[in-house]
Amino acid sequence: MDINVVNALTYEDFVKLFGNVVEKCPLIPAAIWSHRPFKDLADIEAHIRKFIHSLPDSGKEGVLRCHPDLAGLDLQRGTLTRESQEEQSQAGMTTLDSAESLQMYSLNTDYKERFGFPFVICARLNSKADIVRQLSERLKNDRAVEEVTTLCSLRLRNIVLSDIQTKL
Ligand SMILES: NC(=O)N[C@H]1NC(=O)NC1=O
Repeated sequence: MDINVVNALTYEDFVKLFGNVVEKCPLIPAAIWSHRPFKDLADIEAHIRKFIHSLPDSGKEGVLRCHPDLAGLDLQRGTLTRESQEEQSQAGMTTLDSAESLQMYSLNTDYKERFGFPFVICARLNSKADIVRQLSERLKNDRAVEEVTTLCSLRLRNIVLSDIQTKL
């Protein structure tokens, strides 16, 4: 998808196309649309990153709270967004055995109790073992917002670098 096509989108179409590059946060693409024309994909990513980092802590936490747990209730109920479903299945979250499910449930619960928002990690860049290890480690030392921007970059690339504009 050419950057000129992106720059020509109305805000309605821009939000339709990029509305879930940050999970359940269409406000973010709606906000950065006003920075057109974008130079390239990296420029869009930079604006999204800048917007998220400019939020007060409560806003950053809100963005994190829009993310479903990994191997959590939404996955079990089949109510994940398409993007999240793909990411979670790529990391093996859809095929956990009962011991692994229990371990994820327990770690996710501890994490939410400690921080007040869910554990967020880019599932496409991490294996099942990595996720469990990092979830245990980050219970001590958090770097959640950085993961949102990594997730967002991969989702954006999926849309812009493929020519399939099914959302428009
Ligand atoms: N909790 C969490 O990390 N969820 C996200 N991670 C990911 O790759 N997709 C998601 O929905």
